[in-house]
Amino acid sequence: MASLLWAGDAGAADGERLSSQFSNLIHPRKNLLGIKSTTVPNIDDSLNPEDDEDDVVDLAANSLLNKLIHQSLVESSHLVEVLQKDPSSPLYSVKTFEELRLKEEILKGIYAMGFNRPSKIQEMALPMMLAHPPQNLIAQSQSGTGKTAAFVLAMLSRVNALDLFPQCLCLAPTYELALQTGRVVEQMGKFCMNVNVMYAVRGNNIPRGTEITRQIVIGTPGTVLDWCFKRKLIDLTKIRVFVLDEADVMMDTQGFSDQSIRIQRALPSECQMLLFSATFEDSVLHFAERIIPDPNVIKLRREELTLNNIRQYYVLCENKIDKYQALCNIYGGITIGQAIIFCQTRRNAKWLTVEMMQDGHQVSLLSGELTVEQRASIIQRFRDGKEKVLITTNVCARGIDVKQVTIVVNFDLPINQAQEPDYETYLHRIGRTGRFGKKGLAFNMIEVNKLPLLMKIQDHFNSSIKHLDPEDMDEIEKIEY
Ligand SMILES: Nc1ncnc2c1ncn2[C@@H]1O[C@H](COP(=O)(O)OP(=O)(O)OP(=O)(O)O)[C@@H](O)[C@H]1O
Repeated sequence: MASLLWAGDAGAADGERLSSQFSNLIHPRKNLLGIKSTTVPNIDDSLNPEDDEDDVVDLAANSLLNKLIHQSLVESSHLVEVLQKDPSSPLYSVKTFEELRLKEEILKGIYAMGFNRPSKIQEMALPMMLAHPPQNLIAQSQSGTGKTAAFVLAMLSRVNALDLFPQCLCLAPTYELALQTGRVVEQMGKFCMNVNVMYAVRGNNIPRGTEITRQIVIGTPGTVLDWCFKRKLIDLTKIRVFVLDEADVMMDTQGFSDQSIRIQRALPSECQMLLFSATFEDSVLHFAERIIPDPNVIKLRREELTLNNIRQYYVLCENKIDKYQALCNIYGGITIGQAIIFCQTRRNAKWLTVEMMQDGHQVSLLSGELTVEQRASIIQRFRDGKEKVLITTNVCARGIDVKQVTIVVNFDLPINQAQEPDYETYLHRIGRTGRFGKKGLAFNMIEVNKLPLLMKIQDHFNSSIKHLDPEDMDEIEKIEY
């Protein structure tokens, strides 16, 4: 595999959305934590104006974070659901990569990556993706289940290394996500001689009239559109495989759906079209069906979050100092494996981190001002058990699995803009502890005036949240998990 072509200065990016984390990479903001070196990190506890605001969840950043932290497959116990465009045609699934009759060099690449057998979604998706004649596919499964590996395999299988023009086109929502996919092409295509990748992203200023000889182009919709129609760098009529990755994130970005549709319309009818998404709300499905003609549809349900295995408690407190004291008592009373503590604002998260560190706890702080790479590094350290406590805001509430967490603390209740309970966030915060049949514990630190909100949460989920007296050490010690 030859080198990747990257001619531009990403820092010169304008207009098109680069995720905020990428801009952080170019103009690094203050690094809150000395991530690499630290057991007791340096917290900059000076306050920024945004510290009192809720951390905003950025879908593209979360997708990237998921990619960075998923170094192995996320297993699922659910069955794959398949909806065939032609229900009478036989449905193939494979249990080994050999059954797919791949080119030798691709098989070598797969094994060099340490893959022994196809993942659950790959078992069904790969035979469809590699079929002759090519079939179109819409596939949805959560992050980490093997979608990227599957479509990279399809692209590599369909590329002709001797044809020196773009043959596979993959759209991604941001430069960083494009780069992650490019890395998989590079790894899996390690033994594919003379197959190369090119990035169509803002800042990669290829002069008009340049002949692109690389076979796989990965890019963001705006730049790809520009390269195809204005600069005439890519001839869409020669594309054999079109991949639209992260469709849910794409839809979240202004203009990307329309741009993607414009590109898709110019593709030849025999071009294979593949669309992937981690989530499948109705809007995503409608978009997918608009853009992918005659598709097969494959879905792998995600593991459902439940509060059934989780014992929930609440502690009534006057203020945050009181909450902290209660937390210390709980900490002193029960053996805590690993805990995640959620705060509503960065200000509270920072304050709590400093307090706990001063009391000698091994704590790390994950909040919105960190770059995605920094977040990934903190999550990895936490997973490795280097810190026992992770203090975070809502940036970490969705999607990110840390399996060994047994305790979740809501230092602040999740509340929405209307000052009502945010039920979904509550479920996502707490539901992570009781997964895979494990038991979990959740503590809610509640100011007296927030008690009605907690009661609403209890009613909403029809599950009991017990009162706990933080001074009653006997009672605390009885809590086992
Ligand atoms: N068949 C396989 N066997 C073992 N590991 C695999 C297999 N397929 C993929 N992986 C690995 O599992 C992880 C997740 O795979 P992949 O990135 O393809 O998932 P994804 O569904 O595309 O996730 P995301 O939506 O976050 O990109 C990666 O580290 C990848 O190398």
